[in-house]
Amino acid sequence: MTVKIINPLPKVHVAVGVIIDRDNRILISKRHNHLHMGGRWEFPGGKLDDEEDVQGALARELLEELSIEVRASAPLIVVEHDYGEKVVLLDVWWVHDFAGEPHGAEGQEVRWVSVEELGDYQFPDANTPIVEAVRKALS
Ligand SMILES: Nc1nc2c([nH]c(=O)n2[C@H]2C[C@H](O)[C@@H](COP(=O)(O)OP(=O)(O)OP(=O)(O)O)O2)c(=O)[nH]1
Ligand SMILES: [Mg+2]
Repeated sequence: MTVKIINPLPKVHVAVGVIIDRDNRILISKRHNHLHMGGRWEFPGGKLDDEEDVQGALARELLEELSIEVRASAPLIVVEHDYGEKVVLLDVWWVHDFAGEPHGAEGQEVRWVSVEELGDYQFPDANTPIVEAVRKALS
């Protein structure tokens, strides 16, 4: 008898932006306490809506969360991570041009940090390869 184990957890597809300014500072924001991974710092973004593509979700989420309009983006890394209660697929993009002044439009704290300062913040476990890729690209 062959037993095939199928992971019953749905995969959550998330568009994530690593927003970078002219001085190579990166924008991070703090997740509200009531959310999954609450209290940790993140790169802004969120789940794709039905029938939305990654670029569309990235633009929508950064407008909703930070009130900026994405002008230019480029792929950085794709990370799949199993949290046990859910599996996330983080589709991570550099955002190197945008219109507007980013602020925490949903009441969340946001900060511009240097690549050296990234290590001072606690990110969700899935973010380890993202932070590593950012460090590698900017060092
Ligand atoms: N945006 C973002 N999500 C991350 C990061 N790292 C990480 O594990 N995640 C996880 C946390 C969540 O389970 C999921 C993203 O969900 P989200 O809460 O941002 O989604 P959303 O903005 O669409 O929120 P909502 O409207 O459903 O409340 O991905 C990250 O750096 N940025
Ligand atoms: Mg979000």
